[in-house]
Amino acid sequence: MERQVQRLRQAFRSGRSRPLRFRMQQLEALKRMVQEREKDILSAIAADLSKSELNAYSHEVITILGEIDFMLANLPELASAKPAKKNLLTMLDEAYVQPEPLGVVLIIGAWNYPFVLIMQPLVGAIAAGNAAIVKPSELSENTAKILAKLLPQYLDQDLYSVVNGGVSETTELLKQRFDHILYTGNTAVGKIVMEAAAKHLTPVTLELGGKSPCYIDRDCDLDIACRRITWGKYMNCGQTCIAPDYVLCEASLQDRIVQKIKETVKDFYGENIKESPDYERIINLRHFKRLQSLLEGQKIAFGGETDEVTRYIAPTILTDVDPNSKVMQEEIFGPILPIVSVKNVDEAINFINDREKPLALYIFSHNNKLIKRVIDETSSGGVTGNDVIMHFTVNSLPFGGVGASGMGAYHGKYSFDTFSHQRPCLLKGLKGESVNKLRYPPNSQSKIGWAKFFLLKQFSRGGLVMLMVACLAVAAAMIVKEYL
Ligand SMILES: NC(=O)C1=CN([C@@H]2O[C@H](COP(=O)(O)OP(=O)(O)OC[C@H]3O[C@@H](n4cnc5c(N)ncnc54)[C@H](O)[C@@H]3O)[C@@H](O)[C@H]2O)C=CC1
Ligand SMILES: CCCCCC(=O)O
Repeated sequence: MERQVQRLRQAFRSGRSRPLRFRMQQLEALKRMVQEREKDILSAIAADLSKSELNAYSHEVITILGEIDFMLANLPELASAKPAKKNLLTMLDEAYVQPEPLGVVLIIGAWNYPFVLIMQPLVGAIAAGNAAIVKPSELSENTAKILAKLLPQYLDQDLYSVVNGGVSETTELLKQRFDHILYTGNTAVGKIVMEAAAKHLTPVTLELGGKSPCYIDRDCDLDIACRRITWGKYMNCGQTCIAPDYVLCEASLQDRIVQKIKETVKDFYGENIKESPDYERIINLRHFKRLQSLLEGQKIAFGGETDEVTRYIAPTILTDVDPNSKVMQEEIFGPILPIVSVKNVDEAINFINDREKPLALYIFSHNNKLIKRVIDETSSGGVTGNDVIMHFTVNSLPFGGVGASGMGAYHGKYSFDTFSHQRPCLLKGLKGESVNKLRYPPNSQSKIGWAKFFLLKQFSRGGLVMLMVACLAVAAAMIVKEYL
């Protein structure tokens, strides 16, 4: 591992990853890879998640093509130096912020969207001019294999490499020094990553998980709410980090919600859900059994059927759920939707604030003021009002967690910023040495007075001209007075 990281560091030191043209070429190559090898990529994702290739495309590939296109269109601007506002003392100098690459970065992906969760951060790392090691999840082994096969065929092999493996390989990697680590996965491992990074003072972006609440106000379009919740909850068999984890609503709404979700499930997946090409399966037996255990002792209002052989769990709704029951103590990450009743929005806000900050928060209501109030009085990684998941698809919005659900963010410009150092640059002129006497010893009260004037006043260039005109007018008046 050490040699591999050193090799990338030498390649980074060569400066080859920094020129804009090179970065654009690598991003264009990545886009070519996705387009030319789409079939291989789709079948790998499909195999890992028992997913149709159509869903593999719409859940993952389309996101990556969009991200690459964004970067190709915006990279010249993102990578350019940004002029900075100056004070009087530096008004005649050049001040700007220069984004620069961090160096060699590590990207660790999770299994549930195995292509997106490696490729989206990688696009940002390349765009920002870094070298990168990617470590796909071993649980989505087909996607891990295809990434290890394809990336070296399209990208510069000295600057970008794939390390496959599980806990031991990842642990070895985490002993190396990186200039940034972006980790996607569960919170417990997020702490391991952060601890390892701390040894090298490596900054981290942690894309973690959590229980994303979904508050359904009694004054909402319940048909739309239930249709959108059904889509976001049961997509990928519930294995989505920003899926609505549980519903909060007044008890009187519960039965209608169950009925409407039930109808929508039939609408989406047909009479025989098991046969639907749009309904996935649980990733492995460990997660299957974990989810099965969450059903114990619960009131199953809909679904609940399981099949261990195919790791099938039906779209399931639990009602009158006790907030202290197991299903409410851990991130579900599966097709089980508990409904917890609350008296009103105040109680919902308190319920949310009594728990760890979630990755996402959803509110369904006709009352925009109520939505804004819930946003203002709670915290979460991100929010979508009157829908679920969709904030993930807007790459002008930073995507990330807060508190136990993560730190840092990426997507679009935010990926570029995450993998860049914003370097402040000031190029001083050689004129104005007389003014510099203000900062040279010996110090004095009057020097401090002038320093406050020069440093604390923020002038635009126009403001400076006005000031100089005023000074000249005063000087002229003094001269005229002198000789009259
Ligand atoms: N915030 C986000 O964007 C996303 C967050 N997630 C979260 O990820 C979790 C599901 O993913 P996981 O089951 O954790 O995925 P996982 O089992 O694939 O682990 C994620 C990565 O961590 C590595 N890893 C696992 N255990 C490790 C250890 N002990 N030491 C070092 N590395 C280790 C794995 O090799 C893998 O590359 C959920 O909590 C979900 O909410 C999932 C997708 C997106
Ligand atoms: C819709 C795609 C979402 C990918 C990240 C997640 O697991 O939530």
